[in-house]
Amino acid sequence: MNPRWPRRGLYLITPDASDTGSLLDRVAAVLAEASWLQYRNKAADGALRREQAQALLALCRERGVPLIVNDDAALAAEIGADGAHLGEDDGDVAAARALLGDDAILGVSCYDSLERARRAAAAGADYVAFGAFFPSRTKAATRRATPDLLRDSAALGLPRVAIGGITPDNAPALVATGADLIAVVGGVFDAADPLAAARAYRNLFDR
Ligand SMILES: Cc1ncc(COP(=O)(O)OP(=O)(O)O)c(N)n1
Ligand SMILES: Cc1ncsc1CCOP(=O)(O)O
Ligand SMILES: [Mg+2]
Repeated sequence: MNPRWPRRGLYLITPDASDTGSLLDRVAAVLAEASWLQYRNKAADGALRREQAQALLALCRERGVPLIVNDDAALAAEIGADGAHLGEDDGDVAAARALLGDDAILGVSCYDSLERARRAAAAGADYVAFGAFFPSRTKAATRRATPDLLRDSAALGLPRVAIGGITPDNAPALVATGADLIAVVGGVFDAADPLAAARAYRNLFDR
């Protein structure tokens, strides 16, 4: 992972959106508060995913925020994004590293498993993500992470991401236990005031 990227803060994840213009407007309004942006759209076909990822990459370049593509290391490589996030069904971590190169941010979902985090680190992940910590309206997660995972994974020496139903109210305890990045969809994009919500997460970190 390129050392110029921050290693703490708000890790903003896009909501499923079919209209690219409106997605860009919603992201642009809050991007100043984000350390990283992930493009995630579970409802789009390949053509729309490429269009949206490219449009978000242009915005991220203007703002100096890295763009990480969910699920799809090949798309990340094709458009020259800054990284990819892989879950258990999204391909091999070492193969993604070989495709994307050493500079890329490569993240891996570890759910509720420290053992999976150890394996991800050994395979070349730049960060490990645990979750869901709380019930999420964005994704019905079957596995529940607990704060001890954040504590116990400190020895890996990688940024630890917490995800799943995280609000400005429940986030401080996770940061206190060791979360380096708080990954959020609904807590920002479903908020009555998305910018104020994004600021509330960002203010948990001194950058
Ligand atoms: C930062 C971060 N953590 C976890 C996930 C979830 O990945 P995955 O389990 O592959 O599920 P989907 O997001 O693909 O539905 C993530 N995307 N980002
Ligand atoms: C992708 C993902 N993986 C576990 S929970 C989740 C969704 C996170 O979204 P929200 O912040 O709205 O709960
Ligand atoms: Mg996935």
